[in-house]
Amino acid sequence: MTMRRTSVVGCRNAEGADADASDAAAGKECGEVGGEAHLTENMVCTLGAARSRHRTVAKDIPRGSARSPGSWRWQSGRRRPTTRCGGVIQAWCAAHSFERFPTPHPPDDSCRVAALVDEGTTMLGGDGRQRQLAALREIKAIATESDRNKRCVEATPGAVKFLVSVVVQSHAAASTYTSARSDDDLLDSVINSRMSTSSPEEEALGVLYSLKLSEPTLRRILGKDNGGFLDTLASVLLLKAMTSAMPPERLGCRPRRRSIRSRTPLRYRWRAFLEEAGEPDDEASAAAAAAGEEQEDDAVASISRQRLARRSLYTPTPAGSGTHPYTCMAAARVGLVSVSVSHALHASSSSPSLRPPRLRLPPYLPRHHHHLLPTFPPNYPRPSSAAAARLRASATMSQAAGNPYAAELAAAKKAVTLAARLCQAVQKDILQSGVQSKADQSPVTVADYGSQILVSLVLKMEAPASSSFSMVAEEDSEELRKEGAEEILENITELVNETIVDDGTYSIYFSKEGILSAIDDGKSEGGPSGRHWVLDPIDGTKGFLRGDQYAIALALLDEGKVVLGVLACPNLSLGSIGNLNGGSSGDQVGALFSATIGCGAEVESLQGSPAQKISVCSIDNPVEASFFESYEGAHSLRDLTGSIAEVHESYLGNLVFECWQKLGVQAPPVRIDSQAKYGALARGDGAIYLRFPHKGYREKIWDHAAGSIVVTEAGGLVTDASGNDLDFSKGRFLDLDTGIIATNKQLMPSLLKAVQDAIKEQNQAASPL
Ligand SMILES: Nc1ncnc2c1ncn2[C@@H]1O[C@H](COP(=O)(O)O)[C@@H](O)[C@H]1OP(=O)(O)O
Ligand SMILES: [Mg+2]
Repeated sequence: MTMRRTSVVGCRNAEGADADASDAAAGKECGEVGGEAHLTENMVCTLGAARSRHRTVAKDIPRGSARSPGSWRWQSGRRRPTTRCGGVIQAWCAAHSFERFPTPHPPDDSCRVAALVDEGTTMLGGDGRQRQLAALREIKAIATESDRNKRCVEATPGAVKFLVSVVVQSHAAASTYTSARSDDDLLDSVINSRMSTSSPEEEALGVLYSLKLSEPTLRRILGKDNGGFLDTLASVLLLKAMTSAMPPERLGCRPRRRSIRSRTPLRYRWRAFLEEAGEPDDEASAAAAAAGEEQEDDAVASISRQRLARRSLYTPTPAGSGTHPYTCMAAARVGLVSVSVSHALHASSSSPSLRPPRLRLPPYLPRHHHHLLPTFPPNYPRPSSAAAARLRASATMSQAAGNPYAAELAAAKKAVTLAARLCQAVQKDILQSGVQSKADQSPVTVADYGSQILVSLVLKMEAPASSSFSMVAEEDSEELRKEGAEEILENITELVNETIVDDGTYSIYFSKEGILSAIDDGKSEGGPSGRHWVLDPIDGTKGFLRGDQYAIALALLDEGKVVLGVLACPNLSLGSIGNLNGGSSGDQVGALFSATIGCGAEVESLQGSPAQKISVCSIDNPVEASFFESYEGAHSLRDLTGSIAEVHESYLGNLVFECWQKLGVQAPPVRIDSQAKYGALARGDGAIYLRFPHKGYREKIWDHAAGSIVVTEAGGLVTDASGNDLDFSKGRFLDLDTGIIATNKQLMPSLLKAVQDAIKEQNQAASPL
């Protein structure tokens, strides 16, 4: 049954004829006759029936639009008579002592909005706050019902001004409030203000946002910038701009956040809050560091208090000088953090002299900032997830198998796996954006630093702290601390935090300072005593840029000896690459090699398949052997490697004029980037690795530590060109002036001889006599 038929049943006109109950007819009838509530007797009789029927009838109205066809419509989840027809009915009901239909206040009634504005304006403080909140909510409900209602609210005298004033007054109230509260209460109130269901200022902002204010109104508010209007407007505009940039499903819902209140100490919550506001609390961090562990909370609390007093988080900040609290609220709500009032103001200004709007959306869309948790360092919380449990289980298994470095091995695997995830994401971006063809290598830099930070984080979290943490790594923070590196630092911070959140093992949020200090964890010089981690965060950056092979290479030195090594090779096939020049054979890619001294070497997939023991090939005839070398010609002397490996023949006509054989390798060299070569050699994909850098190049320990132990534990040998073991105890560099060779035990004697012969010949050819 349709609404039209209901009206036919329920309403008869004065002449007793069926009224046309179509929208127009119903309106006409009510307008002409019922406007004054003069209803005929027929109508009186039928209205009672109509009233008792309206519930049954209404359920047939299709849901969807606010105004359904006919003289009924949807409102607040119920079907109601339209205003005109409903007004007639209600008037009649009132005149004849019938119970009125349950209709709400007409939403588009400007008088009602004005009344609510009046009510809200007079209600301030104490119980009044609740009533103001109720008034604001009602205005919001009215405004959100239709565009017409929005215009009606905007047009109601004093309504926009009232909404803005709620926000502005809350600033002033909060300033007084901050000076009267204890630090802990204060922080709780600041932090939780965004987590509570709502506050008048939030409701007011919500209404202002939903109104989609017209330009004249916006200009009016901008023109009256006396004590916070401008900032308020900036926030609203920002919110609008941000919401328009966000997918619809993210709008209107609060970000899911873990409660940081109960579990984390004051200093963490404070820092996390400031981090979200884009204001790293360096001052508090420095004070905390100086105060030592016990007094850290007190030191931070006192600095926090000073900051609050000096420049309250609730006091509007001058344009461009910082982040407005409502900006933070808005940003937190829609999922962004790094936006400032100045940008919003520029966005709101039509003056050509001002900078153009710059609403910066991070390249790696952040999800991390919902987790306002302790910054790094200190005192890392222990992982609690399933991933951590797996890590412990793997460490326990290795320990049971007699591996004295089981815990370190498990930590190292986890570290390079996480770093590999970050690198893979960046490499994908690089390849998609085509950045590898440009001189700008900043994406590689982001991945390099990011990888190093994640490795250092995981090692500090997971590896047993026998003594102080020491890491010899390729990167330090010097470049990032220079002017002009802000953007790259920001990208690194976002990328690292995002990777941590995606992984889910750690509840840690890195500040920019935390990022810099984590990078500097790798500044150790290594040496012959103690334990040192040795890391190349991306080995083979050229391959990484090309989309080819690269590795995250991590080793542990104990008293100058490599005792453990892991190599994550995200692009290396899990099958053999023997004759494929490093290309994938179509198998799954992503190999994780690992080795601990005395325990052999293993390979597993980076996705986490069970590890399998590996061993170098058992070829003892060089003719059957193949050899690996650098993909990059500049990294190794190809004429030398060629002369070591090959049969050399010269012809005079059909006669062999000259013939000598060093190794007699027949297969062409397999050229791939990075320490993936060591991994491939260790699992028997090839028999020999030759590396002869140009004169003057100094090999670094992180380029060989992990790879060499993987090969030696797989039964191979790695030496310099004279047959000496590599010495990793001399600091950051390997003390070598010739090349590095690696092969199995059977081939090593003939390889060494071939190498020495080739070098001798080369030297003879180079000498003038
Ligand atoms: N001129 C060079 N000669 C030898 N090795 C180099 C040279 N320049 C950089 N490397 C390093 O050699 C390694 C890559 O070796 P391969 O040629 O076997 O792929 C990398 O560690 C790379 O540094 P980086 O790690 O910064 O890429
Ligand atoms: Mg390297």
